Formats: sequence, C-alpha cells, structure tokens
Amino acid sequence: MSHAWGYAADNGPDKWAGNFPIANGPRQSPIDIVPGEASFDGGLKPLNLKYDPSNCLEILNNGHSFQVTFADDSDSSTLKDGPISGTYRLKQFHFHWGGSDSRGSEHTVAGTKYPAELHLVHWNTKYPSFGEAASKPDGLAVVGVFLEIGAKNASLQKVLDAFDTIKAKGKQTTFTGFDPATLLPGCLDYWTYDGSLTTPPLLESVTWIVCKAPISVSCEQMAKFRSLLFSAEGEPECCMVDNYRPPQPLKGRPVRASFQ
Ligand SMILES: N/C(=N\S(N)(=O)=O)N1CCCC1
Ligand SMILES: [Zn+2]
Repeated sequence: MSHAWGYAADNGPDKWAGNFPIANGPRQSPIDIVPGEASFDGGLKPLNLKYDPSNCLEILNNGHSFQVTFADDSDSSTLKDGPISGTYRLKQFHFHWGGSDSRGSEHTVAGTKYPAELHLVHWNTKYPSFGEAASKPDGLAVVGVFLEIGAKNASLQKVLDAFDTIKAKGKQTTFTGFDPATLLPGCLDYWTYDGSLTTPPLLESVTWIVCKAPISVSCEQMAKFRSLLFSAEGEPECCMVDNYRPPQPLKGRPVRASFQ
C-alpha cells in the first residue's frame, strides 16, 4: 500500500495486512455474531454507563469517519461492570456506515448487515492514557450499537446538524453539551468477545460489547451521513461511504451473551 489506509480498492481492508500484519492476528474485529453459538453467561453484569454531557468537546472529520471527542481527564464519563473490571473512560464515539441501507455495520448478526454502527470508545484507567491503553490486551472497551432504518432519531439529529461545518477531511468544530447516553438503546442486553480496533493499527486491545438492540435512524438521516467526504478541501470530492471493515475469522474465540 503506497499511501495511507482507507476503504478504497487500493488501500482498503484487504490491503491493510501489508502495513499492519496484525490484520491476520488471532483476535481481529469485527466478527459475525451468531446468536445460536453465543454462550449465555449469568456472571456477566449489566453495563454501568455514566456520561457527563459537559465532557463533550468537539466533532471532527478525521478522513475515515467523524468522531465526537470527550474530555477524559477525570472519571466523569465512564463504563464499568458488564464484562470488564475496573473503570474505563469515554474517549470518543464515531460511526461506520454504507453507501446504501443494505450495508454499513462492521459487526453482523447471523450474516445480517445493518446500515450503520455506533462505536463508543473507552480506555482502561489502570493505564495512564488512551495511547498507553490502546496497546494492552485489556486496554480498551468499545460499546457497539446497530442502527436500523425507522423513525427519525432526534438525538442523532443533534450530531448530524453539525455536519455542515465538518464536510471535508480535517475539519472540526466545537460540539458541547451532548449526552451520548441518548444514543443507547433502551435494552442494554449485549454480546461480548475479545477483539481489536477495526481500523489500523488494528491493535488487539478491545473488549467488544455489542448491544443486541438497535437504535433507529431514518433513511433521510442516513443520506446525511453520506454527505460527508473522505477527501480534504481542494481535493477531488470522495463521498464518505462504506467505511466499514467486514467480519474477520473468529479463530476459536468464545462469544458470550448477557441474556438468555
Ligand atoms: N478503530 C478505532 N475504533 S473502533 N472502530 O475499533 O471502535 N479507533 C482507532 C483509533 C481510536 C479508535
Ligand atoms: Zn469504529
């Protein structure tokens, strides 16, 4: 791969192993979750998510997705319990989506693709920073939430309304007072497994927590996702779509369910 990674034919997921050989590692993400093959684990605790909207700082088009970044210098926006031990701080959330409503999620459920997937990225406070945690096997915990076509999502709309100022790669703007808990489904039943970042550097440091219940997104809102650009200002415009990695080999990993 002669240039930066992306999602195109010449730098997309099938090419990442060239610069990131861990792409063929033993605990890569995403995966296809097969509910009938997941094991119910009664020892799994309910997710304990506590977010402070005042930690929300900005929204950024990073050229691969857009992300909403949070202040993580205190334990005011955290994930505890669930399958993890200790306290993990929210760093950012972002999405992956498709060029049509038939695809876009990274995880799939018995082969079913959703039009988009939300990732809430948290890091283990036993380590001094996100950067340090990202290289440790228990360093990160990502909560994944599927989006399914339905009613307009009023909470998501607050995020989409900021898009006009971050259309191109590298654009960012202040984005404050947003509560990411409003993007969570009412039911927090989940599947969990040991995996990785789904983009380079593909580090195998993620405890994945994938919610069974999706949230809604309207087809008009999906069109707004697709209005972003992979390209920077002054470059030929390239619509930001299909920014998802397909499912990777499970390689014997157990997938546990918090529900029966
Ligand atoms: N790939 C990632 N998150 S994800 N898609 O695995 O949740 N990240 C890369 C740097 C920060 C988060
Ligand atoms: Zn992601």
